[in-house]
Amino acid sequence: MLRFLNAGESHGPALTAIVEGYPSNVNVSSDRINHELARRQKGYGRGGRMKIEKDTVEILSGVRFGITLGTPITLMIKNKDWENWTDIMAVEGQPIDKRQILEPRPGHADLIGGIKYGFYDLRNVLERASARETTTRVAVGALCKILLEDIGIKIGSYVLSIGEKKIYKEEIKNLSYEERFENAENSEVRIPVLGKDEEFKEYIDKMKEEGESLGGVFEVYALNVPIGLGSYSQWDRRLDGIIAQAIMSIQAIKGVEIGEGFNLTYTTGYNAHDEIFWSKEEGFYRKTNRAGGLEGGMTNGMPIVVRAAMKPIPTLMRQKSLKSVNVKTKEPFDAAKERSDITAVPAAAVVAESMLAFVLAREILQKFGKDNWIEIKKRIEDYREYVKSY
Ligand SMILES: Cc1cc2nc3c(=O)[nH]c(=O)nc-3n(C[C@H](O)[C@H](O)[C@H](O)COP(=O)(O)O)c2cc1C
Ligand SMILES: C=C(O[C@@H]1CC(C(=O)O)=C[C@@H](OP(=O)(O)O)[C@H]1O)C(=O)O
Repeated sequence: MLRFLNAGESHGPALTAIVEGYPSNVNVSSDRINHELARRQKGYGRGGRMKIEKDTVEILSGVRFGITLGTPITLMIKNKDWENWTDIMAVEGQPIDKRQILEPRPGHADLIGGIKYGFYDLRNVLERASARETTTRVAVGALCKILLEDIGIKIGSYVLSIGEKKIYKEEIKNLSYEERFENAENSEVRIPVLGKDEEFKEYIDKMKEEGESLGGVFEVYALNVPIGLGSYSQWDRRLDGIIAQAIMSIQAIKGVEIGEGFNLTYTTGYNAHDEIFWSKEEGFYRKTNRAGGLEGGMTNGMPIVVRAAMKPIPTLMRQKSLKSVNVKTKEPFDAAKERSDITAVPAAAVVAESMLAFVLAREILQKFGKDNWIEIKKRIEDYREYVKSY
């Protein structure tokens, strides 16, 4: 089964991932991975750290002359910022007392991680809990996108709202997913319509002045996905559940919807489902996609559409900030004002693309074979023919 583990601290020397179960005979390149890493770093409203890092991947195993070997692929991305943290992040030596973090930030893993793993220096927690880790998720996602694109599956995302600024349904209803994606790629806030960037940016600037932060909503989609990935046969094989978990696992994501999601509750059954049609040319088809491409825990051939809600970034710059308590002295304090993003919704959307790519690549390999991509691809082509003639 395709799987990956990643490792690394936010300010440690490097982040790594080992990908296992990726088939042989796939053309991969670090350029393609770097393209995705650069997309994750963009987005108006990010803080000082993104000015320091310029993420690029080194492929350490599993690839020769640009072709995968079917063996574990190791990916590494160095943290440039590490050079500024070598004494604090040292693997050996004595801790530097004055640099310990004893003040847990609300909205972060700090306090709970400290209690759970038995530390007072909360840096031991925040280094790994940080979303810096998502860099490797995007690198792995890029490998998965290479597979998916080779069989015509396209994954993309765009931002629907940041704080109270939002894109209305009517503004995008006549745009194809490709058009929405193209617009988002040309937008500094990754929104799917042109001409609204300034409005969003001014709002983010205003919140920055106030020392505030923002969350938002983004949509991720996958097009041309074959029918029948996932299964209704067991709870943990239902693909809607698997996708929700994968996207919910991204830091600061607090809600996931598939298709019309919560909106379905405001309508009646007759208006909530996607009627089935058949024609000689197309076979079975739908005119609507309220289910977001998933029925009975399986893909139904329509675009997979997932929406996710990101909470506002917890670290704030405002004077009167969130209250917290020092873990040693038990004195109250106003939470730390550190370097931080104001919003990272555009970046989170790119991470979510990667998680969806990983889940779909894993399902494809599960259904069509695991070893040699040339064989697997052939089986997928045959299956697509079968589905057309069903
Ligand atoms: C791409 C990205 C960037 C983030 N940047 C920051 C940041 O600069 N400052 C911050 O306080 N939280 C940031 N977060 C959010 C925290 O990582 C997250 O809230 C924290 O780890 C707690 O996890 P939870 O919100 O899932 O409970 C970011 C999240 C993502 C996905
Ligand atoms: C480093 C990244 O995001 C970081 C995620 C993050 C957090 O607490 O999650 C906090 C900030 O890091 P730092 O404390 O070093 O300024 C963000 O910049 C990244 O996305 O590559």
